[in-house]
Amino acid sequence: MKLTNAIEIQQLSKQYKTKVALHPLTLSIPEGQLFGLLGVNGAGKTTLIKILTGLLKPSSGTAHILGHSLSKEDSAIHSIIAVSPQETAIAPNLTVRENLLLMARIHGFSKLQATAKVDEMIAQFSLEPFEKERGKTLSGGWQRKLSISMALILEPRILFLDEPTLGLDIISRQELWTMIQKLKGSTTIVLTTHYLEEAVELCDRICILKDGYMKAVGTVDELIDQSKQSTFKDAFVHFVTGGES
Ligand SMILES: Nc1ncnc2c1ncn2[C@@H]1O[C@H](COP(=O)(O)OP(=O)(O)OP(=O)(O)O)[C@@H](O)[C@H]1O
Repeated sequence: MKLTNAIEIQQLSKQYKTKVALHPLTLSIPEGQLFGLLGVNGAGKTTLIKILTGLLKPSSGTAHILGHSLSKEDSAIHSIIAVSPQETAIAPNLTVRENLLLMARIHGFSKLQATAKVDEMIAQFSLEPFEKERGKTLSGGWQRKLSISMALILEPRILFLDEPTLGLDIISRQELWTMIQKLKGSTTIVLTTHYLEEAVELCDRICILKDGYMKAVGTVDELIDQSKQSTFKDAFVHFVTGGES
């Protein structure tokens, strides 16, 4: 594991009119780590991701993405991050290959570079059987895989995955886990999920948020220890129902 921090957050907060969505939060995520954001509805996960990806301005505090200051160096940050949002962002009438090519071309790849990169993505994520299918005819799981592949075309150093397996069946979810696991170590990943088994399966470290407060952060085993519970599910329930770290 590399020692530099991919993300450094200092006293970051967000208030929407009267609603405090994020209380001052300080957190570091080392490069190469797969970091999970967990919490029940309204905990502040999406707000934090939106701030870190430049979609939302924080009310106070600072964050650095691979040393670049958020809000002051947005263009540098945009060239090193990618976001795969909850809603799959694919063109329904284009084929899998065409969706990938479009993404590469939009971002300035030459025809040759784009073809080579798309071939690489199709092979890496086993998209071959579907490469000629239109986006709208793919199953939810394959749409999500395509969406993540499109986010990876630019070789981001940090990838934000907002509930990547929401609504998928267990087989599709496991296929996506395999895809995400292939990225572990080389790409820093920040992932939000409501599925505890997903967090246990994938995450190196997990932050549990509740009502905009960070209640705990650590590995699965550390969180179980901190909570004095015997399973991760019980530890999670402990932290989101009032337990302190
Ligand atoms: N644009 C907004 N205006 C006002 N309040 C908002 C806005 N967006 C979010 N909130 C509130 O901020 C809080 C945190 O919301 P956020 O979407 O970040 O939570 P979340 O953890 O992502 O929830 P979920 O798991 O339901 O997606 C919630 O109480 C939400 O109602």
